[in-house]
Amino acid sequence: MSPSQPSLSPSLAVAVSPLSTPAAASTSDYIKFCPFSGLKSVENLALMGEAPAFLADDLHTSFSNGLHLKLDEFETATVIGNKTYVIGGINDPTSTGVRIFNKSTGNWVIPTILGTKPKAFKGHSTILLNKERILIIKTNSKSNDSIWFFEVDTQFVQDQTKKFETEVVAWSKGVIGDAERPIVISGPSGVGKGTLINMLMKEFPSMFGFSVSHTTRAPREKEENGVHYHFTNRSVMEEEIKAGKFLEFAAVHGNLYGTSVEAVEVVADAGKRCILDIDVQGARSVRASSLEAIFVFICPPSFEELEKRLRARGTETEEQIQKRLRNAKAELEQGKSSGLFDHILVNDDLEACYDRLKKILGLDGSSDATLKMQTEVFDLPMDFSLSKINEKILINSGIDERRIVLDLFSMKGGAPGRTRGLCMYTTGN
Ligand SMILES: Nc1nc2c(ncn2[C@@H]2O[C@H](COP(=O)(O)OP(=O)(O)O)[C@@H](O)[C@H]2O)c(=O)[nH]1
Ligand SMILES: Nc1ncnc2c1ncn2[C@@H]1O[C@H](COP(=O)(O)OP(=O)(O)O)[C@@H](O)[C@H]1O
Repeated sequence: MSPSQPSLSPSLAVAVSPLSTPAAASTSDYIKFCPFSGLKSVENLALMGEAPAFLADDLHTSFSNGLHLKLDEFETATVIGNKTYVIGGINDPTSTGVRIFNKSTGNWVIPTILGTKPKAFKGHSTILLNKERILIIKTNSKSNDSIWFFEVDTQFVQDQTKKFETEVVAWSKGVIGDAERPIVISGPSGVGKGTLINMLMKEFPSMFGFSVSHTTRAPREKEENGVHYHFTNRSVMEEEIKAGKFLEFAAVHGNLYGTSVEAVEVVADAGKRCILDIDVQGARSVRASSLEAIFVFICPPSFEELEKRLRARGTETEEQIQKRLRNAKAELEQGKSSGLFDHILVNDDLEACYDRLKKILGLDGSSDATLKMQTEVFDLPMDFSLSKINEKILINSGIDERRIVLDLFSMKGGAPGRTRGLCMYTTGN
């Protein structure tokens, strides 16, 4: 450990970042609660972009926003403007609880928490990235489950705050590596979306993962629950939509269809590129989300051919076929003219269309093995301090002289869903 790095127990850390707004942690906060001898001057810390963390001897901490707080052993507090976010649980190292002190009202608020939360902490440390996000690193964890973002003012959180009319915050798990952009495939019923997706999944099994949607329509003969769809009923799905479980949803051909946040997350967690087979309304919602997908619209060579394929598939009743054909006209118009789609492919000859799709996705003959991501998984220590230099977070372990670096340079995405593109590596000291 470098002598200039203060050693501290992260479970006792009060993270106060120089990136906070002026109303938040002031210089005096840093001085007041710095019990370390030999600490760099406040000016130097600010210059280096480091976020000092402090031990308060009796766990009573005061902030320049007027809050005097007795933090529990397993809690951290982060100040952003008028708000202080206390994360962790009273007498419980595994708690992922959150409470917010709002200086303007003088009240504590228990927020609505969206997103998949971390399973449990065995201690954690926080650092403020900017006014939108707090970075949380779990101690004593595996590197592939150690990085979490607590979003407090991202676009998603702002939208949900309006919807819920309460204080809303959202978790987003950090994912090491850069599984490439998800792919949204849309097009009318019977055009060949499922066929093309199956071909991709078969040729590149470790590269692509299918986002399994929820639907209220009845399963077809060969469809399996949890594989092709999560089959559900309308009242359950409506409740889950209200609870914020879905990234997007739409009524299509008289049924509800939707992509749950979890459906996309499981694919990202497996380090795979997510494929979504969704209708045009769903594509529009995803476009407005943080998913940063590539949007592909599949067209039939003619309306007659579409009808022929739909009938030949033999999965729908005549009434359903008629409904799907009626809807196809509107879908084709919207798909071709909306500017929503990055690519429009005509599925005439199947092999030719599949080749064009692969080209769009940058799969020009590379083998699956070479496309697999390589990410080393290692253990994070029990104790560390965090500091920030530009886009890099330094995780300084006082015990094994190791320094772990988290590079946020290529960070993208966020709630709902994962925060991708992170890079984490170890260096000697
Ligand atoms: N918005 C949205 N549309 C979906 C979702 N899952 C499937 N769809 C769309 O719903 C439509 C009907 O799908 P399906 O009943 O499987 O019939 P198919 O189009 O004939 O394969 C298609 O346009 C799908 O792309 C979803 O999660 N969200
Ligand atoms: N290019 C093609 N030429 C002829 N038939 C096709 C082509 N692409 C798909 N099909 C067939 O058309 C039917 C509908 O395809 P499917 O993938 O189920 O469509 P979607 O998922 O878009 O509803 C299937 O029987 C499939 O085998």
